[in-house]
Order: sequence, then structure tokens, then C-alpha cells
Amino acid sequence: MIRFEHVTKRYPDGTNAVNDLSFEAAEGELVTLVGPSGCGKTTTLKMVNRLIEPTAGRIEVDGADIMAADPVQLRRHIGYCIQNVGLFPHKTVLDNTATVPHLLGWPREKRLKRAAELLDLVGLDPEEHGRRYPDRLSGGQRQRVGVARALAADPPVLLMDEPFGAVDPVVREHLQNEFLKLQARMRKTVLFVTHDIEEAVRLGDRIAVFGDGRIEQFDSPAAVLGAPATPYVADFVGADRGLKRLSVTEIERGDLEEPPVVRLDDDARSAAAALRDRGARWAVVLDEDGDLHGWVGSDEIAKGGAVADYARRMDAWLPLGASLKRAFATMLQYDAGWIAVVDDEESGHFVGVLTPASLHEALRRSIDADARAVARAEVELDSLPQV
Ligand SMILES: Nc1ncnc2c1ncn2[C@@H]1O[C@H](COP(=O)(O)OP(=O)(O)OP(=O)(O)O)[C@@H](O)[C@H]1O
Repeated sequence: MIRFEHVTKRYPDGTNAVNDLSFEAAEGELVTLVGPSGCGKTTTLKMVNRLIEPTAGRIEVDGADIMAADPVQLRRHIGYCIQNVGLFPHKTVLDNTATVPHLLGWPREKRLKRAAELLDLVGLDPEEHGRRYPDRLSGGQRQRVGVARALAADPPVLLMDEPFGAVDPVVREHLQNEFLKLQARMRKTVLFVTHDIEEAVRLGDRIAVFGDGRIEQFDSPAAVLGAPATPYVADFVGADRGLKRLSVTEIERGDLEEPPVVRLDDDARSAAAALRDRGARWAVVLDEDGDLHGWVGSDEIAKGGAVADYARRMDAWLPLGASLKRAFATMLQYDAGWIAVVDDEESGHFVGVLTPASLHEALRRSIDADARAVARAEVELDSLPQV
């Protein structure tokens, strides 16, 4: 748990970076701090591990006043992950990941084992990547190492400052999804700084929208998008918040349609007859394991042989949990009327297809769910006793 009570930071030059800030991130909660450049997000974050000392107020981590702790000890027990990562160039990826366990005096074998586990957890092969030096990694891989390093000593609290800010949008969405999966398992208390409202909405259990050293709204993503508290928040969230919803709504199993399906080794003539009976002009082709292979047109396979003789590979597909925005962009990019969906990127097991109609349905579902959530929040606020 992280609690700010009336915290102010005034820099020596007189800049008031943070003004009388009070908010709390509950245990296991991911709170995103979002706002334009210079509004005090990084200052807020760095006060938690005392890289910056507050001028006034009190900050607690797991119930203890941070000012009572030794700053060096404090930092070793709080994970910290920043943009561009700051990996040591002369150390291997494994040694970089094991930095904090090393500082904590863990024996070499134990810390390298832990580092390897962590690399695996963030999707890097310890055998393949562990012995490399950071300059031999892509930007996205370096960010993963940054996350692994922050988690190495299993800290209960994690501070992340634009950790995915320096990678391209596709890798970024990928890293965000992976981090969400990781967080679902770890349930760390996380403060996550970003200037990107879409990232804030996608990742945060709650969002603190910052404006000029203050919090303008501290609420669920649904409430921030659906009921901005002030004109400033409405402006920051943007007039296109309906579109932003596309990036925070995930494809779910229930959104998908079930198209005709044939197998690679099916007899082509009988497959064609079955498709004709259903009035279908195409079918999804699966391999013997039920994994997505491609598609065929019903006219082509009428000539006989096996479906495998005609099947075409799929250009594009999506995993469950990908955003509707990605689905929409993929449809446009490939000029496709439908997109095949698999249960996850690695296994490739086919689960259904997304069409423009089902995409629209999914968007409706998200809007309705948010409207209900916002209505509930308002009722709860209304029913608070008046004092
Ligand atoms: N060391 C410093 N001395 C004086 N002013 C500072 C210092 N560090 C930050 N500031 C000022 O404090 C304010 C808040 O800065 P901060 O870095 O916390 O904002 P931010 O929201 O994280 O911005 P960004 O997204 O650009 O990193 C800004 O006006 C900034 O110029």
C-alpha cells in the first residue's frame, strides 16, 4: 500500500511541482498517474523511494513512514523501472537483472537462478538472451529486462516511470498486455507514470489524472472516460474518448462468430458440399491440432483432392485479449472483412472470427458495462452520509 497525505514538493528554485497531494494505492492495486508534461508525475513517483525528498506531508509504504527508513534500504525494497531502462552496458543481461539481489548480498548461484526465472517470466529466454550484453537487444527486449530487474528481489511495491515510452506502438501494446498478465499473477502495488491516456486507461485499476501538481480526478478508467470530473479532465481525455474505448476494450470469446471450419486433411469435394449446404463462400482451415492454418474459398475446393491442396495461409490473426483498436487497424491494413482469433499468440489454437458486426457488438458491450459502472459509482457517492 502507498499513501500520500498532504504531500508538497517545492524545488529550491521556487517551482511548486506537487501541491498538497493526497491519494492512496491499495495493496495489489495498479494506479496510473497520467497528465501532460511538467504536471508533477515523476516528482510524485520519485518521492516514494526518496530520490526526491518531499517538502511537506507524509508518504507511507505498507504503513511505514518513508522518512523513517534509510533511503538506500528503502530503494532496495521498492522496484523501480524507468524509460530507456538504464541497464549497465558492461554487464550481461543476467547480471543486470540480478542487480538488486546482488546489492542485497544474495549468493551468486541464488541470484542468477532468480534472474533466469525473471527473464523467463517477462518472455525472454535466459539461455539465449541472458549472456548477451544490453546493446545486443532490441528496445522492447531492453524494456523487458528493465521490468525483470525491477521485480528481481520480489518487492511488494513497484514504481514505473514511462517504462514502455521508448518503443513503437505495436511492441508497446504487446508489452502492456504482457505486463497486465504478469500483474494479474503478482498483484504488486504499482504506481505507473505515463503521459498517454490510452495506456493509463488500459493498465490502471484506478487513474490519477494530474494537472499542475494536483490530482484533478482519481477514479476507475470507466469513470474517467465516461464521467470526467472537470473540464480539464474532459479536455485531457479528449473528445474522441469513444474511440479511446477501442483501445481499452479487449476481444472476448463471446464477441466472436463461428464460421464454417474445415481441416487440412478433409476431402475437398465433401467439404465443398458441406459449405454449399450452409451457404458459406469460405471456411477457416485448421491443422490436425485444431490450430489456425488459413482459409479456402468454397468454389475452389469443389475440384477434388484434399483441402490442403487449396488452403491459403492467413495473413493476419489476433489473440483473445487484443484490443478492438488493434483488430480494427488489422482489418483496415489487410482490407479484410473478418479476422481469425486464436486463444493466445503462441499456441495459435483457433477460437472464432471477428467481423465488423461483432466488433460493433463488442464496443456496445463495453459502453453498456461502463455506463452501469459509472451509474453505480454515482449511487455510491450519493449515498455517502452527509457530514
Ligand atoms: N530539479 C528540479 N528543479 C526545479 N524544478 C524542477 C526539477 N525537477 C522538475 N522540476 C519542475 O517540476 C515540475 C514537475 O516536473 P515533473 O518532472 O515531476 O513532471 P512530469 O509530469 O513528470 O513531466 P514529464 O512527463 O515531462 O516527465 C515541472 O515544472 C518541472 O520543470
